[in-house]
Amino acid sequence: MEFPFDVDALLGERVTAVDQHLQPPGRRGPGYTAAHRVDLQQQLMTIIDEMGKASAKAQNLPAPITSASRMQTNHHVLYILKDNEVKTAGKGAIIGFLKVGYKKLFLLDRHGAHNEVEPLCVLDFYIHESLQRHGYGKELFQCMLQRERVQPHQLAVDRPSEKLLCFLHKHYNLQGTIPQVNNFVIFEGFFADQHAPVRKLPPKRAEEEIKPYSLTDREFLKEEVEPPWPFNQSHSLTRSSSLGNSPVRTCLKPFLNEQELLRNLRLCPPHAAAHHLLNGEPGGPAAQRRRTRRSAVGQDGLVAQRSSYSRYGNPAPLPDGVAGGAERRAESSREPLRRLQDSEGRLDSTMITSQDTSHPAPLPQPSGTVCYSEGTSLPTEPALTDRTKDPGVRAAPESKPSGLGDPVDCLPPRPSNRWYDPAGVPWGKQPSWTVAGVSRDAQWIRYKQEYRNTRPW
Ligand SMILES: CC(=O)SCCNC(=O)CCNC(=O)[C@H](O)C(C)(C)COP(=O)(O)OP(=O)(O)OC[C@H]1O[C@@H](n2cnc3c(N)ncnc32)[C@H](O)[C@@H]1OP(=O)(O)O
Repeated sequence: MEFPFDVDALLGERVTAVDQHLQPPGRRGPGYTAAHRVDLQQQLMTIIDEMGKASAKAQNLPAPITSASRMQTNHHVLYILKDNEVKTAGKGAIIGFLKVGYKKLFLLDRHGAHNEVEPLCVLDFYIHESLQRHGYGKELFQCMLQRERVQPHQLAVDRPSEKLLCFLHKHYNLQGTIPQVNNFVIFEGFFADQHAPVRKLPPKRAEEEIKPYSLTDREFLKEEVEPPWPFNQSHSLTRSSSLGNSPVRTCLKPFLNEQELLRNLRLCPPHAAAHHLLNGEPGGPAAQRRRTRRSAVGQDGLVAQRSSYSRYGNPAPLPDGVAGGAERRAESSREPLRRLQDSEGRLDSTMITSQDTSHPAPLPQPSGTVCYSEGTSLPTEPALTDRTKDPGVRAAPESKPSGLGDPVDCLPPRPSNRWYDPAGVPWGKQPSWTVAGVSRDAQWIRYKQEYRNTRPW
């Protein structure tokens, strides 16, 4: 692997060991200044980053597990093998690298006993594709063993590739592995000769699950399971990935604060079930029950407020920035009321029943929805406009959007033979509703509408 700077001068020795300080050990002339040192360190970081990427690519990893920044934050040692024989335009080249580091692990011995150990681990190993199977891997590995003063069977290997297993078998006769429940592989003889003190824990019970704290460098690469809504709205959450594996090594960002969660709630798209309502599609009884129940617990809260319970069926327009805002505005202006009804004209509402005597009694439906008695016609857009022509009725602004939490949104439908003021209140009457057997006024409904769906916990 070649670089636009003098790798040969930068690294000095054939095999260079680099730790978290990222100090290049290369030649330093008489005029060596702090600026030079920064330049050289930058070059070393470039080498580490590029090699890390190449290694990840060779192992089909989604992201590099070796980088300059990861080196700086871990007590690992990187052995870099350079090619100082074939000089590319006098600058040298990098052949490969081997990264090792001590890690505290719980490992099982042959008898199934837990052992708390801190062995040297092989974490990442890469030889450039064009130079593999030329003995460079062996040269580098051998150098590491000498400098670290360890025997091959004392090592733990972090998720070895097939190539590495073949390599270890061929050169060091490492074959018989001791099965582990984490991602590290150890070989026969590992427990026979340990430098680090081995602390034995009682053997595990058969039914007990083992949760070792084996900090593998590769844990952070695991795919994460999508969390349930609304926690999937933030990318700042990271979790430990799977049972039986070690904790995630990446830093855990703080949990969503309330403000952030509320913001996400407001911006989140409606649940798929709400599209039935938005599109006026018919749904079976089960689907309707699901819809209404979800609305009640708040999952589709915003949509429910905008559509299912809107008397005018004219939801507040969403801002353009909000996904689907423009489309939903267009749709809502075309069919403002269909979203209240299924194909048979039934209302999709189990939340609120009217006590206002002017409202017809709802007919119980097997589906759990509420059906209003025959003759009750849902107001249509022209009808609303006609009402405003009555001199006794104050004119309602036609395009007035019913805002979120507006009590008008949750009023039941009105019979067409009554006139209402723009707020939807019959003249001279203060409506009330029975919710869960208790009589509630518009103020209470408004409060509930405003606060119910934004706090799902
Ligand atoms: C913890 C970890 O780092 S796991 C990731 C290990 N890294 C990789 O898999 C990246 C891709 N592979 C490589 O970079 C290299 O092949 C290494 C580092 C595994 C070995 O380096 P090399 O320079 O090829 O090793 P070296 O030449 O000294 O030894 C060759 C032996 O390695 C093994 N080996 C190397 N390449 C392969 C391969 N493509 N398929 C199977 N075995 C291979 C064989 O045992 C081979 O002996 P052989 O040629 O007689 O079959």
